[in-house]
Amino acid sequence: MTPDLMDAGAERLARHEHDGMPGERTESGGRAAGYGRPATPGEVDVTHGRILYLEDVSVSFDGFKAINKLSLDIAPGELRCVIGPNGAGKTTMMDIITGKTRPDEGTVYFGSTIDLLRHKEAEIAQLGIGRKFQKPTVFEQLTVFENLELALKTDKGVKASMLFSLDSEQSDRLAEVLHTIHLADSVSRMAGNLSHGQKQWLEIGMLLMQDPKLLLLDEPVAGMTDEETARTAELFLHLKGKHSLMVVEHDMSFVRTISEIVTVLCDGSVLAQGTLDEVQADERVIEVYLGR
Ligand SMILES: Nc1ncnc2c1ncn2[C@@H]1O[C@H](COP(=O)(O)OP(=O)(O)OP(=O)(O)O)[C@@H](O)[C@H]1O
Repeated sequence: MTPDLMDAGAERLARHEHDGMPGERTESGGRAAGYGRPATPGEVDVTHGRILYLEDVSVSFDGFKAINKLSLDIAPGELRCVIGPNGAGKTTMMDIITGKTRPDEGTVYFGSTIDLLRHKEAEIAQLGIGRKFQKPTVFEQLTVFENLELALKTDKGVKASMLFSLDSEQSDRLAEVLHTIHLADSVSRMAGNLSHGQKQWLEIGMLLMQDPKLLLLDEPVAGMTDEETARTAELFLHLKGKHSLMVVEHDMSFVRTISEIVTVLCDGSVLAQGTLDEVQADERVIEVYLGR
């Protein structure tokens, strides 16, 4: 994070503490939420009001700039929606945050101290950034319970996994996650027999077992029924605050239900940002995306 931004964040934090006014927008439009907690070892330092911060990030593939001086930031506990036309760079942005793609230039920070560009993909997951791809990737031959249990074992070796059993804290977490993802009644069902929406929720539950601080979700409601979509909206609204979420989605009615701030990406950078009403009224957004 640049010194300027850190100073600006610290000033804003001091103002909030003085005014007792949480919920102001960040410079890039994000909603600042509950970030006044001092950092302790092992936690992400969000004392400057950012859980994720990208500045001037660019990446080219064979000379084509898929991400072009992209800057954005997300406040702790925020639920940010990202929309934009096909090829805008949404997936590539998530690839950069999660360490799958290395940018050619730019800054990517998790909190104010963790330089994500210094970490490998697996380390970034362990730092507390969970990613959900569009297609569900649950273990179809295992039960809902076993899938969730397995999510706790991913960083263990084969032998440790075989001897693994849940401690009481993990059992409590599993029960809580089951409830959160609306699958408490399906704990013994094979994942392969779940509906598409339920599989998506199960995969989100597997991420939640790791208690991620930031969740990146790529088109989570694609292919869901209206009822499943509505329940997913409830789920995300339940998760925000405790977790920070970045949701890429084309379904505008879903975005309307869950969004506070919407970022519109186009040609690898931010074209517009604001409430859904604000970006929907923006001529540039209508031209490149909504007016299609
Ligand atoms: N590994 C790669 N090699 C070459 N080009 C790539 C690569 N990854 C992405 N691109 C190109 O970068 C651009 C951005 O792609 P990206 O998948 O990030 O867009 P998107 O906004 O996620 O689109 P969609 O909404 O269709 O998923 C596209 O033109 C894509 O073809």
